[in-house]
Amino acid sequence: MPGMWTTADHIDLLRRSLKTAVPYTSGVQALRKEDLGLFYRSAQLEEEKGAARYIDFSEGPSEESLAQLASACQKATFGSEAAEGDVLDEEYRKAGKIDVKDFSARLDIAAAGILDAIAPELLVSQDMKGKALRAEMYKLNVYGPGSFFKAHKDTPRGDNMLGSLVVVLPTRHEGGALTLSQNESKWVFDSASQLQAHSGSSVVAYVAFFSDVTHTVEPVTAGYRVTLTYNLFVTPASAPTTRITPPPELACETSLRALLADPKWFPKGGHLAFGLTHQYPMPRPYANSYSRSRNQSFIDTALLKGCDARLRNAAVRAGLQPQVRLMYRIREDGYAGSPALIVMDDPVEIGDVYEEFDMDFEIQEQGTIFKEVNERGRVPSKGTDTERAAKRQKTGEDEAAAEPEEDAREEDGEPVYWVTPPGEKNEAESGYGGYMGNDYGQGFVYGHAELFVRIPKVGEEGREVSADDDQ
Ligand SMILES: O=C(O)CCC(=O)C(=O)O
Ligand SMILES: [Fe+2]
Repeated sequence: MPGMWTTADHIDLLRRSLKTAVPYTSGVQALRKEDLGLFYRSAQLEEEKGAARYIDFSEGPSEESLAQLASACQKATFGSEAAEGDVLDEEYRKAGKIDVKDFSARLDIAAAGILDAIAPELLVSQDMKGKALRAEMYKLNVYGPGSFFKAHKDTPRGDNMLGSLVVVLPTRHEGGALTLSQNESKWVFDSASQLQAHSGSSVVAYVAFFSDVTHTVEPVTAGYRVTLTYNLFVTPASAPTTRITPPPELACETSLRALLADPKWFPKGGHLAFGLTHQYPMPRPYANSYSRSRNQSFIDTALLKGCDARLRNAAVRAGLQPQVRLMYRIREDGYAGSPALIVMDDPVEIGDVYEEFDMDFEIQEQGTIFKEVNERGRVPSKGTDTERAAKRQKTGEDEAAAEPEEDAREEDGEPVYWVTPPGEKNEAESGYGGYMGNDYGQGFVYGHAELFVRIPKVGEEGREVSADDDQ
């Protein structure tokens, strides 16, 4: 335990924990040769309907057989919010596709061990004990020379959709790396070089990632890159699963416990809030098919992804009760009343409301108002947090010293400190180039969510402060 750590250090550790996790897992899986066969039929050539072709990937398929497979493909489309549907635009995505009804792959990713390999990396929430991954085959894609797919997210097809799996079949090709990006980090999965390193043995390369992570297929410069893609869902497991607590999660727990033990930190209680790193499937705002009982939390915490899940697990382990909520800022552009931060347990029910003003009113009616406080849970009596920090730096004072702080006034709303800033308004980004999916989602779009951790006040259950500290 770092004895000299300040409140700011602990808060910083929690903040950084949301930025450092890798949102994907990848590998190379050896298979039996006979499991690398693929039957397909051409969806568009009438005379070929009913007649299937077979291609064997185990011995390095010939250029000719791959070209034949490519010519059996249709042009791949993608989803555009601006167009409110699927569009074909080869400036954005140039690739061939075969729909699941028109091909049959011998590969069984569960039997091959691929699902078992990726599950622990994707099922991070401690509520995932008793949960398993279910993979639903989505498409076969062929990326010939000059093919690519620009930056996009994979459209959520249900609120329990967690990730995407791409299996790259063994063909010689160059280019076509999958790049993933989140916050300021970037990762590359280069299937061409991975397969090259194992040429001569029957293997596939695979990558599984949280599907809200932005990804890009770089142009293929030579050969054919053939992929099977799957959507990954969370389902109940048939047998209980175990999970080892990873060290970064333990570090978050330690910092939370240290903060809770300090009687000067949030003495009157309040909330720590985190703008989550991942985005989550939310019902389309105007989708009238959406119904959910009011007492059910909007996002099942078991469905939290990666670093978000880790943070939530740490809070639970520290004895706290984290909750996923949605944040709305209202009255930003000059309507009566000052801007306010409203938090909801459900997306606002907007019904027939179209005007921004009415929407703000609805949100205020349905939500809880919060008052922002500093990282110690207090309101500085003079100046803002930033001004005070600048002054401290100048005078060399430490954070706990000196200037008077007050507890937040109850009538201003519940005190909240944002450890990481919230996502903007709770809307999916829109516009061509803004929100792009791999197809157009009818029911769900990605939205930002926030994790709220309620801090009990000193003396309340769950808040044992250090005995040797003065108060
Ligand atoms: O082929 C890949 O690596 C990814 C393809 C992709 O992003 C998609 O089909 O949505
Ligand atoms: Fe994708």
